[in-house]
Amino acid sequence: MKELRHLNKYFLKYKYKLIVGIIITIIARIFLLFTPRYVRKIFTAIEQALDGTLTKEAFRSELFIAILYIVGAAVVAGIFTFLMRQTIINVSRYIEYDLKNEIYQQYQRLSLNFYKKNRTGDLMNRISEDVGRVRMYAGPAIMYSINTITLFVIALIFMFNEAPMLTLYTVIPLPILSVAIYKLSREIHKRSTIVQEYLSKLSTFTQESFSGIAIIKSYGLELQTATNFTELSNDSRDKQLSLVKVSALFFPMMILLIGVSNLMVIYIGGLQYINGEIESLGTIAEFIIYVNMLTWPVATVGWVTSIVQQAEASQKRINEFLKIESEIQNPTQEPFHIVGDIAFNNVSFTYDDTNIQALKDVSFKVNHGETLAIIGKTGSGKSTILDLIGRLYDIDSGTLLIDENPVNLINLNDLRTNLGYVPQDAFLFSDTIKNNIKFGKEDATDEEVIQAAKYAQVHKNIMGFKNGYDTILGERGITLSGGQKQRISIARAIIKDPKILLFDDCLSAVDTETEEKILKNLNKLTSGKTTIIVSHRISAAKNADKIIVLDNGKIIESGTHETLINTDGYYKDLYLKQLSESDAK
Ligand SMILES: Nc1ncnc2c1ncn2[C@@H]1O[C@H](COP(=O)(O)OP(=O)(O)OP(=O)(O)O)[C@@H](O)[C@H]1O
Repeated sequence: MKELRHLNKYFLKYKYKLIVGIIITIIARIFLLFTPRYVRKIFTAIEQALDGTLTKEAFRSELFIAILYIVGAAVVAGIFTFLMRQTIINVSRYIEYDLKNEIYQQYQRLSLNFYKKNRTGDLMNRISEDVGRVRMYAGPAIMYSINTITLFVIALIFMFNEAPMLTLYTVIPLPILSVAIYKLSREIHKRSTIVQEYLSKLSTFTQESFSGIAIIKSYGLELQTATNFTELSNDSRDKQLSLVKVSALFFPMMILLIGVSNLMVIYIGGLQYINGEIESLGTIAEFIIYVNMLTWPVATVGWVTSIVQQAEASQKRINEFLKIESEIQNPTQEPFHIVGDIAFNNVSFTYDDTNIQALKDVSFKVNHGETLAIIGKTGSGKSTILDLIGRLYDIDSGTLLIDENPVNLINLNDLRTNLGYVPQDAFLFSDTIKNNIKFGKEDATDEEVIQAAKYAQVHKNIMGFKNGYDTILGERGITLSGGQKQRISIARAIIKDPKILLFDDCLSAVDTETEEKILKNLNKLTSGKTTIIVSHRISAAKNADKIIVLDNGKIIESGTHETLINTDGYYKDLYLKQLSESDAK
């Protein structure tokens, strides 16, 4: 229960609702227990009518009153049972909602390193399935526990008052039932976890197959994929069947144990009646109803124990994530007004998951209003430089200064709101084109959206779609070409009007003519802003104020386009190669 203590703050938050729920549960059970007592009264009345101690008239009225009580109590118990679910189960839904939000907010706080170390499926599981299991503890487990305790205590008091020996014999099989259900629930849980694993394997497989349907079709892999699917679904079916086998035992076992208890009541009760130890046959009838009433709550003791154990395990997994402190923390609430000077002094950085040293002693400076181009082979560390400026990771050594302040001492929110980052793989949400652009500035007007799209040279493409800026992208909408995605992603950064613009090879899928136009527009737009353009193309770098060339994490050349094409090295070779390629076209 140690891990589940995390939920105490939520129980405290909803304490009044819970207390009302508990009172309602107790009332509901008390009314439910009216029935057996009135059944006994009916039996006693019948006996008295038969031996003549009760007149026909009196018997009728006794019978009528008893039936009225039974019906009335059942109606009241029904209403309170409804209210009991409305209060306690509702509280568990509130707690589920709060916990999901708490986990989601923690996910958002955590750094990229966290996401690299944990699989997306695992993150999703903890926020959905694990929270679901914890909810079962916060709601049904608590409700059934109160239910069982109340029913048991009241029923036992009534029963002991009536016939103490008979009570003892009647309750003997109940703990056996409880233990048996507990064992069965554990087995059911074990098997259903395996079933769940197979279900998620199946859904991952189908999701990947449909996302990659173009590849499957073009390589003629339909048959092979279908065979793989069949194998997986055969395994899944076998696991389902093994689960069904165990869960099918649940009710027969309950019925068997109820039967045994009923037989004991009838046998022992019968003997006691013959010996005159109990006054009326009505007591036997009353006890049979008690046994049937108590069986389900007793069975739930086993079930609830297994729910609590599962919830404890799930909450442990949730707590593991909640306890993690983000490596990237906002160091201050002090506002920081960014101008845009960036300086790297002997910066080195190693990715701790792969141990790859992506940057080694890198030093350069870009003043506000200047444009820096970064050129280099793949894997040379270009994107890493941009990630470090946005503080997605912290540097290992050296200094990274923004306006002469170490980046890790600047207000993180101010830093990031002043950055316009266009990643290498443009990511667009399944939403309208307009909203995708407005992601950079939520309150942007339609005119601003159109202007940004024009600067990014994508306005004409957008107007070519039937629904224009309201065109839905993604799974339910249209699929854009790589170049179109990149340009929408550029428009998103432009509309933000940030102090620092970071373009990570984001014109790679655009033809050189469009690239030229976009760069010209950017020139106009970026006056006064610091711009860093990562590219494999000389055309994107040539107008920059400064160019650095990276190789294997080190700066191997730096200067302007003019100086670099006159110096033997990587830049000049690349320039000559790309020049001859464009001449050949
Ligand atoms: N998130 C990451 N985790 C671990 N290692 C990484 C990560 N990102 C990059 N690396 C490694 O760091 C090195 C530098 O990568 P980086 O992405 O900065 O290169 P790049 O010059 O931008 O390459 P490209 O031109 O292909 O985009 C590479 O060896 C890469 O494998």
